[in-house]
Amino acid sequence: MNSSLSSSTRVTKFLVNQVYSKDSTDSIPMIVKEYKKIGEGAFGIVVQAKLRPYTPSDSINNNNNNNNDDITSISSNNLNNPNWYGPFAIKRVPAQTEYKSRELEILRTANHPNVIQLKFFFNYKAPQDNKIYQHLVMECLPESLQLEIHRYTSNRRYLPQSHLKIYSFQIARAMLYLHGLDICHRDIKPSNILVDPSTGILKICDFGSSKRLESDQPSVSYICSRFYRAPELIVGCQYYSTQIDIWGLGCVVGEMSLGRAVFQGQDRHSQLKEIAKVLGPPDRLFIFNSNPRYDGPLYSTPLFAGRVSTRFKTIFRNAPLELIDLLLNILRYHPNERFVPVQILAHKYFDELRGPDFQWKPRGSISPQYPPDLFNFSSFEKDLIGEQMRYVCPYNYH
Ligand SMILES: Nc1ncnc2c1ncn2[C@@H]1O[C@H](COP(=O)(O)OP(=O)(O)OP(=O)(O)O)[C@@H](O)[C@H]1O
Repeated sequence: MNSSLSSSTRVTKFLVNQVYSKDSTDSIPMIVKEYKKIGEGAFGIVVQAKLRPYTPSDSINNNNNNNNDDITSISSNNLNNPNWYGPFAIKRVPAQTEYKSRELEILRTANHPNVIQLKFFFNYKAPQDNKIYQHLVMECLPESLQLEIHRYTSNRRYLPQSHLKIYSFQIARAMLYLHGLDICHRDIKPSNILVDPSTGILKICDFGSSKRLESDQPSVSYICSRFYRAPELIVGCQYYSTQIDIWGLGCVVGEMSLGRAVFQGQDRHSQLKEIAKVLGPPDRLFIFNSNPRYDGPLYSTPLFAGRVSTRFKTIFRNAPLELIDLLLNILRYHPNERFVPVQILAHKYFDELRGPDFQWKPRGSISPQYPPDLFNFSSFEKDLIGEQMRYVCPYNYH
């Protein structure tokens, strides 16, 4: 396998003897054809690829790079079909020898329209360094939300409210589902949210930091990317809840409105200061509940005059009042005061989505179209939503 694949470089094709599909314990041999690098993270790379079952007529050299290979775009669920499946995104990370991969375990469990879907997985020894890499073969989306926000800001524009609503609703829906399973993503940020700007579909990816949280069990506080870290993590809380993801969600929604990250601290402590510039000083009970041993700066002197709601209106100057209200209920120091996913979904900011015949215009399109189905809740989600269903769903869904 070639680790230096880049957007325009060669196709790499190799045989993997044991490829597992998401739900199966049986494996089959498959040929993997990687042809474009689409992402890179701290631990590995993500490449676009196609797969097909190995057939006895195949003769393949494991290191065979074939530039002129004709890739047919066939998507099929039939594993006996000798045509290519895909395109997929394959995330390649060094295989964990001492622990089970949490990312794999969580991706195998998850099944939700707003969570990236795992299709196959396998381990493979890279010929160039003889190390074993875990490969997670996932559905592929065209863009990250980070890039989508950048496309607007680089043209001195802001994401239209209809886009913000469609995307924010789907993030909250993913949170409802994951938190319902006690899965905390722990790295919510725009580059870990994938979108298809032509359909409005959004999916959360990168479960490399995720964990199923158990109450009474400590977890490390040094997770989550700085701009999106909940205040309790900044002060060193180890008994946090899935509400740290809700802080991240608030930061992402705020960033879609603002066109840049809301809290841009240069280091851990200045991150708390940036938050205090918007929310006011953190109160002592919050610090004590989060980490009684915290001995860093408290920023107890107000850094602005006036009410927090006025401050939000000044900062999020493009936001309608309903969005300001939603952000005021999400970006709160105390995790228990932050809205939970069902409250976000039921908020009046999303009423337009529930209206009859709501349509939006994707970027670059002149004709309005319907958004993806936002309300096709599973029975698991319906149970989680409970009584709030009448606020979350449009009339005709009852
Ligand atoms: N299924 C996918 N479809 C399309 N692009 C993807 C997919 N999965 C990941 N990517 C792209 O690859 C990038 C890196 O993926 P991912 O975040 O999972 O890797 P990572 O090594 O955990 O990264 P990080 O160090 O930033 O957390 C993403 O930001 C995204 O742009």
